[in-house]
Amino acid sequence: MSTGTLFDKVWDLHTVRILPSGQTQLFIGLHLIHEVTSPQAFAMLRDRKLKVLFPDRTVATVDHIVPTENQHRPFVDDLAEEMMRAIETNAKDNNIPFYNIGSGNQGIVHVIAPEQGLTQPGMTIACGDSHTSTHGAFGAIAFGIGTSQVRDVLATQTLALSKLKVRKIEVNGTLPPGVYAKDVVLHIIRKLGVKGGVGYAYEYAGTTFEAMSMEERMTVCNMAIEGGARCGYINPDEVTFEYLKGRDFSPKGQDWDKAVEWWKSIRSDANAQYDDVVVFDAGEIEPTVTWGITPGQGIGVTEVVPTPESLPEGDRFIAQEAYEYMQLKPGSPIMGTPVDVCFIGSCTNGRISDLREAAKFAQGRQVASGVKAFVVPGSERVKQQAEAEGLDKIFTQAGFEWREAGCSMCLAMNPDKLVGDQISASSSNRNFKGRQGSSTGRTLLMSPAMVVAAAVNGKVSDVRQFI
Ligand SMILES: CC(C)[C@H](C(=O)O)[C@@H](O)C(=O)O
Ligand code: SF4
Repeated sequence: MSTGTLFDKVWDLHTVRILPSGQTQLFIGLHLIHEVTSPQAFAMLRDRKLKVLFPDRTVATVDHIVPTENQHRPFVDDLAEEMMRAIETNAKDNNIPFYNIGSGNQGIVHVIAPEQGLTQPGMTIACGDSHTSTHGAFGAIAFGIGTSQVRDVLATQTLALSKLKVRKIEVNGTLPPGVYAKDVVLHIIRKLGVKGGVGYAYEYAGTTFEAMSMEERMTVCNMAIEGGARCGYINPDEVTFEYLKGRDFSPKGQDWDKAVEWWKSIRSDANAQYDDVVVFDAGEIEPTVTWGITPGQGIGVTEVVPTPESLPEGDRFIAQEAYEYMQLKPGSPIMGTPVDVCFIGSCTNGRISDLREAAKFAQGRQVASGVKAFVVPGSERVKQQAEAEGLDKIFTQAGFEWREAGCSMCLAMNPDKLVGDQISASSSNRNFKGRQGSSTGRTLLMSPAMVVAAAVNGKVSDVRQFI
């Protein structure tokens, strides 16, 4: 009887050889590329007169620099235009499928690959982007890589890597109303720390994840990296197969049945050995908001900003830095903190189910005066689907702006930026200093439903008041 984890099985199946260094040369089934981390990699290939080895295992899109309002070419921002031209040329010259703006398939790389069925269980997936962990929601081993590794994958379709340990994170029970996948992952990072996962792959297991949709699972795996784990995954099940069935790149006919059989075989065995196991109870999770400058600095919305004394000693230094930067007082409630900007979008929470849930709370309500609120769909498909359902109307009637697909104010490499020390309620995944386009801008991470509550009240609020 086999006794492995999904991680071990997929790793072993993709091992080309063990290198003299002790590292594994790992075959990469799917390589996703975007405009920010690929230009130098292609330049290095050109310098060495190398070709892309498997263009059909490579998929390109643009997301980070894409303007969400005026998309006329050339872009107003010269650097954005330059990056755009580079990926257009590199994709064309190397016969790489490229989902450009207006193709109907463009969007954030971690949104478009799953929605097209490119992401499948048992695959190894790499992308020059830390949130590649998202794809682990399907039971793939997916991780972010640096630009020199992008070069390696383009040239060889392999990577030299050290094997990770596996920590099983079990969450059991039903999520209380108003508590979402985002709250679960913020809670996990709060408890295990932003560095807790270094050296580990996180396997998310238990009845809470089993009950989640694929999109909710993606939200959780997306933020594995924020907890320090290079990849996070969930064993594929009927929910996974149901999601994949009929997608553009999903296997068809007999191939489908064979694939499902194989996907089932790579799941972690009941008696698999883990390097560590932690268990949480879903019932103890509240709608969560970050108050600081790392995604681990989160609290329940009814809690107060922690005092230094209430924190483990190792967390106090960064807490001091956070109080100052965020202009928040230890011991004061997070609820009621006024917000200037409300952003719904990103590869964490810019999918159709996120927009549906946000629209439920926006319907019939109004964004508070003085608050700028906007919704950026994660992909052109998400945008189109949302419009077919009339969600755009709900948002605009409530006073939100409705934009084109892209990363937008998640990291503000496009024109959507905070100004000065504005504070935003954001459905994205990082609250680092200066993350949203202003070196003094402040970010409070939360679920899309909580962003709507903040937008309507003009301050951090408990979405459960609207239920
Ligand atoms: C630009 C890219 C390299 C970066 C990442 O790796 O994650 C970005 O997507 C981010 O979210 O900070
Ligand atoms: S949406 Fe944000 S986190 Fe996701 S890839 Fe884009 S910039 Fe990175």
